[in-house]
Amino acid sequence: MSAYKPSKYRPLPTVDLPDRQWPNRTHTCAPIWCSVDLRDGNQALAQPMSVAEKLEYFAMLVDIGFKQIEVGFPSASQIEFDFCRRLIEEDRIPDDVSIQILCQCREDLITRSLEALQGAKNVIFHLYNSTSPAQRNYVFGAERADIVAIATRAVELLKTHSASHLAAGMNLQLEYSPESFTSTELDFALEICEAVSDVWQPTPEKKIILNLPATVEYATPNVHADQIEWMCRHLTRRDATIVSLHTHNDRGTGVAATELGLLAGADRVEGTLFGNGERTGNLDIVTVALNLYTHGIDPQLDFSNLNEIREIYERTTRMEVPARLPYGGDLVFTAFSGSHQDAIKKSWDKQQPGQPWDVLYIPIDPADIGRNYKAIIRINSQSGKGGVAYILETEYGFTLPKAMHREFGPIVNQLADSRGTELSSADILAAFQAEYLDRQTPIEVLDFRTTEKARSVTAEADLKINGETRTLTGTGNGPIAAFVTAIRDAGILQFEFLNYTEHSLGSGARAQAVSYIQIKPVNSPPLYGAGIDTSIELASIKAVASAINRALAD
Ligand SMILES: CC(=O)SCCNC(=O)CCNC(=O)[C@H](O)C(C)(C)COP(=O)(O)OP(=O)(O)OC[C@H]1O[C@@H](n2cnc3c(N)ncnc32)[C@H](O)[C@@H]1OP(=O)(O)O
Ligand SMILES: CC(C)C(=O)C(=O)O
Repeated sequence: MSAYKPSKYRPLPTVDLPDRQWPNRTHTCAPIWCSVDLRDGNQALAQPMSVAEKLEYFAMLVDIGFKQIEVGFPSASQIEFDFCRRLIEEDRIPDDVSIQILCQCREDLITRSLEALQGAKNVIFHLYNSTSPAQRNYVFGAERADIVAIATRAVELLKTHSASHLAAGMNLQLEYSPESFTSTELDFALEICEAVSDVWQPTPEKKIILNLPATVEYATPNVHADQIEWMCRHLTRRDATIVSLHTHNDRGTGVAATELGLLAGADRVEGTLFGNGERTGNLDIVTVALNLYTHGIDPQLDFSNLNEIREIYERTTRMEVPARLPYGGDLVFTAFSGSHQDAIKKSWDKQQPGQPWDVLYIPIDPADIGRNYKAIIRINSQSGKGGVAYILETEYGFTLPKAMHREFGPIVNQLADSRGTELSSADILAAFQAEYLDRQTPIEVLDFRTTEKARSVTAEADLKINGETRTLTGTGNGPIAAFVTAIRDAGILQFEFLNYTEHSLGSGARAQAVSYIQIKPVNSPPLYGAGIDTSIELASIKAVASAINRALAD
C-alpha cells in the first residue's frame, strides 16, 4: 500500500472522437517553426537575458533558420520594449523573418506594443487570454461570454490601432491563443477561436494563427492529439487558419504531445531550444526537428553546429543542457556498456557511404549535428572488449587482431573495476603500453641482425636477459622463425608460434609499424605480444619478445 491518496486528484476527461484519424498518419514535412525562446523561455529565467544577450540569441535563431521568432512582451518592461526597438531600428530582422510579440488583451498594452513595433516589416501580433474553467473562475471571475468579449474586443482594438502601421506597409498577422486551451472545454475553445476569427476575418491568403496551448501539460499525448484533431475538424475557416501547437513539458511528454499534435493536423509549432521555459519547460524544438530528420524529413532548421548553439544558449540563459537531453546532451552518443559498444563498432564498420544510416544504438550520425565521434564509446567497468578496441583504434590507430580483443578487454575491465571510475583514452593507452609494448623483462631486445643464405635466414639477437647481455643465434625460414629458434635453443621458453599481423601507425617518413604476435607456450594458453618500431622486422621481433615476457611474468 502506498502512502498516496489518489482520490486527491481527478482523472482527466477524454475526447469523444471514435473516428480519430491521427493514429494512422505519419509525418511528411516540417511544420512552420516559431521560436519562443526570447519570450516564454526568457520569462522563466531567474536572471532574464540582457538586451545584448537577446541580440546575440536572436542572430543565432536567424542563423538556425527560424522564420518566425517571438521576441518578447514589449509592453511588459522597458528592456523588452528596447530590445524590440533595437531589432527594428538597427535593421537586424531579415526580410523573410517575422517577429512576433505577445500581449494581453488590454488596450494600454496593445497600443504600447504597437509603439514598439513601429517600422517593422513582418509582424505577428500574439494576443492571448485564458479560457479554462479554473482560470475563468479564479483569475477572471467571469463567465464564458465575458471571456469571449475580452478577446474579441482586443482584436477590434488591434484592428483600430494598427491601421496606421498597415498604411505604412506593415505586414501584420494575428495570432490568438486561448491560453490553457487543453484544460478548456472544447466547445468553448472553438467558440472563442471562431469569435476571434469572425472579427479578424482571415482569408486563405492572409491566415490567422490559432495557437492551442498546453499551457500546463495535464494529459497524455493521445488526448492532446484528439483535442487538436477535434479543433482542426470543427474550425469553420480551416483554410484561412494556421493551427499552432505550444506544448509544455509538465508530464515529461511535451515532445510526444507535439509530434502527435502534428499528426492530428496542426501546421505550426512553438517551442524553445533545449526546452527552456516555464517550470519543466516548453517543447524542445531541437528534439522535434531532429526527430523528423532521423525519419528522412528535412527539418528546415540547421542544427549542424549544435555545440556552438548550445554554448550560446548556456551562456546567455545561464541554463545547463542536461547530459541526457536528446541530441544536445553530453552523454547522448556515449555507450559505456560492453554489448552496446560491440554492436556500435560492428555496425559502424559496416556502414557504407551513401547508404541509409544504420549504426546500432546511435539514431543520428553525430557528424550531422557537428558532434564528434570521440565521446561515443567510453570505458568503465561495464564496458567490453569491443569498446576498448574501438578506443585504441579510433584514438591511437592500433587495430588489434580480433582474438587479442578477448585478451586485452578483461585487463582493462579489471583496471576499471579496481579504480571504480571511468577510464580515459589515455588510461587505456597506458594500460596497453604497460601490458605489451613496454615489457622488457626478462628479455630486452637491444639489436637484431639477419643474414640470408639459400632461403634460410640466420638471426643474431643482442638481448639483455635478466640484466645480462647475451647474443643468441638461430636459423629459420624468415627473421621471426630464426629468432623463435634462438629463444627455444637458449632454453628461455618452449612455445609454438601461432600467428602474426602488422600494420603501419601514422603515415609519412615518421610512420612506424606495429606487430601483434600470438604464441602458445607449452602447458599454458595462447597469448599475444605487441611491438612497435620504424622497421617492420624489428617491430615483429619486439612483439615476440613481448609475448615471451608476458608468458614468463609472475
Ligand atoms: C502562459 C504565459 O506564459 S502568458 C505570458 C506570461 N508572461 C508574463 O506575464 C510576463 C509579462 N507580464 C508582465 O510583465 C505583466 O503581467 C504585465 C505588464 C503584462 C501586466 O502587469 P500588471 O497589470 O501589473 O499585472 P498582472 O499581469 O498581474 O495583471 C493581472 C490582471 O490582468 C488580467 N489579465 C491577465 N491576463 C490577461 C489577458 N491575457 N488579457 C486580459 N487581461 C488579462 C487579470 O485578470 C488581472 O486582472 P485584475 O487586475 O482585474 O484582477
Ligand atoms: C501565451 C501562451 C501561448 C503561453 O505561453 C502558454 O499558454 O503557455
